[in-house]
Amino acid sequence: MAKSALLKVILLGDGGVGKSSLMNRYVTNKFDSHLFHTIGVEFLNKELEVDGHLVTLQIWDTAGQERFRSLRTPFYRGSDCCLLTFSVDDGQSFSNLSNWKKEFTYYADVKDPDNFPFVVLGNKLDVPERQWCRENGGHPYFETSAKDSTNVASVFEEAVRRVLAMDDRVDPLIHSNTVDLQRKSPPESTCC
Ligand SMILES: Nc1nc2c(ncn2[C@@H]2O[C@H](COP(=O)(O)OP(=O)(O)OP(=O)(O)O)[C@@H](O)[C@H]2O)c(=O)[nH]1
Ligand SMILES: [Mg+2]
Repeated sequence: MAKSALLKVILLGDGGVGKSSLMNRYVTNKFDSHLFHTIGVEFLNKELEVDGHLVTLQIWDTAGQERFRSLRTPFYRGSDCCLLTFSVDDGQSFSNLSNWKKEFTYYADVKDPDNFPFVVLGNKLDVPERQWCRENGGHPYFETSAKDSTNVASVFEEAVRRVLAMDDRVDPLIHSNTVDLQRKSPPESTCC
């Protein structure tokens, strides 16, 4: 069998987005729900075959916390691919991706960032309610696509359901300015 190529892949992203968990899941198929923050860098190897190519993947897991910046950046050089990681329940971790890309490009000395193989990874897809919704009154949450119509009707139906639920709780007289969903004729136009 042909000798497998060694590819260095590096995981970058904010502290806590799940870089170590992703590496551990992929290499050892284990998950720890109380993992400690990484200090510096660690790596694990995994052999795999992709489209007939035998590859030894050397996965480098880095510390995402800002205070460990000087410990991780010396290891960027020589990476063949960079996995920019965020967590879907943490909007800031997504906003920070451009900083991570900049940091990597600088310290890995990437000459042509537009043609470097970056892969973006949104982790914690299992989290049922996204953090902001949870912290701001438990609002229902939908992911939509206006282009392919995914969940679009569901959102508007849920909006109506929420209004109806309010009307059930509150005296209807207080709501004299709201639209009556039962009314047959449209409200009179007040346009000039
Ligand atoms: N629900 C859920 N929790 C996750 C997932 N991935 C990681 N976690 C949890 O999130 C926490 C942080 O995960 P880590 O893998 O340590 O995050 P990290 O990116 O390596 O963080 P640093 O080492 O500080 O850079 C841990 O308690 C994990 O158990 C996931 O996909 N879903
Ligand atoms: Mg880690």
